[in-house]
Amino acid sequence: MLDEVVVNEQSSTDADESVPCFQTPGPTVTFHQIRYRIKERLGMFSCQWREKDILKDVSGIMNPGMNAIMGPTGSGKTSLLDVIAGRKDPKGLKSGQVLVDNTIVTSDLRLCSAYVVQNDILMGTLTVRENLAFSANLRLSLKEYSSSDKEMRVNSVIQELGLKDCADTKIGTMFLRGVSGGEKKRCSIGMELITSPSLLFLDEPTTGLDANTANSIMELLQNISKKGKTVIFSIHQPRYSIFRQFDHLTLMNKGEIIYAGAADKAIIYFEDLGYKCEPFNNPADFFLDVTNGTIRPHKSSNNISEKCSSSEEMVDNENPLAVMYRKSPYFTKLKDRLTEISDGLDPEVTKGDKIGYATPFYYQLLLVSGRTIRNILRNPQTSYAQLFLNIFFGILVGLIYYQIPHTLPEALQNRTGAFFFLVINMVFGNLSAVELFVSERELFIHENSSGFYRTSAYFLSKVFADLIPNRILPVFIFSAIPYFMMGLKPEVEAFFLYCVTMSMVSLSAVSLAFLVSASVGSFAMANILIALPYVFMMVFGGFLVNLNSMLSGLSWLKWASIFRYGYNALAINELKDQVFTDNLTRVTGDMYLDHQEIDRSAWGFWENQVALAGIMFVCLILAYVQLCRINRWK
Ligand SMILES: Nc1ncnc2c1ncn2[C@@H]1O[C@H](COP(=O)(O)OP(=O)(O)OP(=O)(O)O)[C@@H](O)[C@H]1O
Repeated sequence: MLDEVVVNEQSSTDADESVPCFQTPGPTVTFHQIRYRIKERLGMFSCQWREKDILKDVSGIMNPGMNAIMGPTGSGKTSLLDVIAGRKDPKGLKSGQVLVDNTIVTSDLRLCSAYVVQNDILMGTLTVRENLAFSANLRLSLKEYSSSDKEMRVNSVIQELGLKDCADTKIGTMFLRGVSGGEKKRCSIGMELITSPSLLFLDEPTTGLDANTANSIMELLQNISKKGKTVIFSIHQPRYSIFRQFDHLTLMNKGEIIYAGAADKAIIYFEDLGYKCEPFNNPADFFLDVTNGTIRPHKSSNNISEKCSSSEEMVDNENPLAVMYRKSPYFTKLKDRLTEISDGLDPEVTKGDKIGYATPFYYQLLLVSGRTIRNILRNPQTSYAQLFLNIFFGILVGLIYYQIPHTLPEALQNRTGAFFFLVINMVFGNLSAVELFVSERELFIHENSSGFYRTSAYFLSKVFADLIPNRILPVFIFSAIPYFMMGLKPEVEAFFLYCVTMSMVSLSAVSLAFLVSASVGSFAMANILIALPYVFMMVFGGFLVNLNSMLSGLSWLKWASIFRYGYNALAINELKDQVFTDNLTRVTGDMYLDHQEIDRSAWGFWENQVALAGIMFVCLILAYVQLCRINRWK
């Protein structure tokens, strides 16, 4: 399905409302008096919170071209980028608004703009081409683009980004060496360029790359910007060859702007304030030294301390560089332009178009399921281990309980013991399911927030592509081996009901694992949280302790025990209507079931299946809710 790709060069501006907005030419982005506040807990266990402004009344204009946001670490460059791109939690936005081509945008902008995250988030088992095709298939409208159109688009992005040599190389995972860091970054950029966006955001695109690779990435961005696109990026400390590619520079310090204007005018601005850039110094290093206070202003009538001290109201703790910037002609000009834009806003048309997904639900489901299956096939260790474990335990159980006789006491003891053992294996054999959402959490958050697919499509794709091949098929293998080795009821119906019970036990255990997996962000937490209910359910399974003798306050827990339902169903299926003999005694299976207070009627059997199905559905629904609740904001 992934290969069923991509696209022509036609613009999609005339598409329906679900097509990404702000297509060529690049828009002008303006932001007005952005104040962004976060809440920090005072101590790990403290109930008190402290509020901190990480962006303080920040305003600016970014036109088509290369727009850099620079500043020392912690200065707020990523926060500013994220607020503009609609990636930061809107709850923290205390004032201000972002406009794209004079249209107020909300956080929905993230669904239609291109955002390249700092740590490349790609599917490691897919090749560069497959990743690009995945993006193209999901983010280009089905109505507008045919498969061959999309394929053309993928090829042209590969060509444009210089990815031809590694197009069919896998990205790489922890266990698989893949493309280089620079190629990965190019691929991440390509994932966004595939929609031919006119507005591109990048968070520190050169981080982790060597100087040459960083340079070539920035040249690539410059080429994109030369085509009229608006490229906005945060960057920490670029070398000179990179710096000189910037058209516009926004310098941040402690959440405030200390300079915003043409990049090549910044040195003159700071020299005017009394700072001197050494002849061979890199301007980017010079600006960071100025903001860090490493370089002091020279004594002159123009210098900053004099300007600040002569200014009327310099409040304590105010950043003198930010104060000076607000007094500069750059800021005055900016303010005038922003006022002009605000005055020209028509309140009736200030909200951007409603933004939706480019492809329908069924198509997203198909593509994400296809990718999941491809990922499983290319990374089959877990599936092989699961299969091997099932066969191994199947044979082991078969050998331990080999051809159980019909004579007492073995007949009953071994049968009930085997059932409990089988259920334990079925439940604990699914522990690996807790990794499902944890391992792909970052990828899911990025793709879902970028408008690749709906949460429901992703969730169902996991259910279909993981639950069925990984959790039902191996169960049949595991179930069949010991059934015949143990010599249980030689009836087709009994074998079928036994397999159904084992599958239901497996599915409900996996669903619980899915719920835990969707609720936490780390393997360690997931393992702790899944072990707890499994062990409790085992204790309340009815085999290890007599449930009738328990404290009434605790015995209700038996109603939530997968073990109890699985064990009861297996026991009814096998023991009902069977006769077991000793030299002198004759015991029927029905007598044993009655003694254990297990309802052996037809409904008695099926109510266990219904209960297991209930646990499965409740857990799956809650897992979906948890996926929807995952914090997608940065
Ligand atoms: N969601 C958040 N919760 C708590 N603190 C936050 C949050 N977002 C940002 N901050 C804080 O705001 C400040 C600015 O962060 P930001 O990531 O924007 O800085 P930066 O300039 O991009 O730094 P770096 O170059 O190190 O990435 C930092 O002190 C950071 O800890």
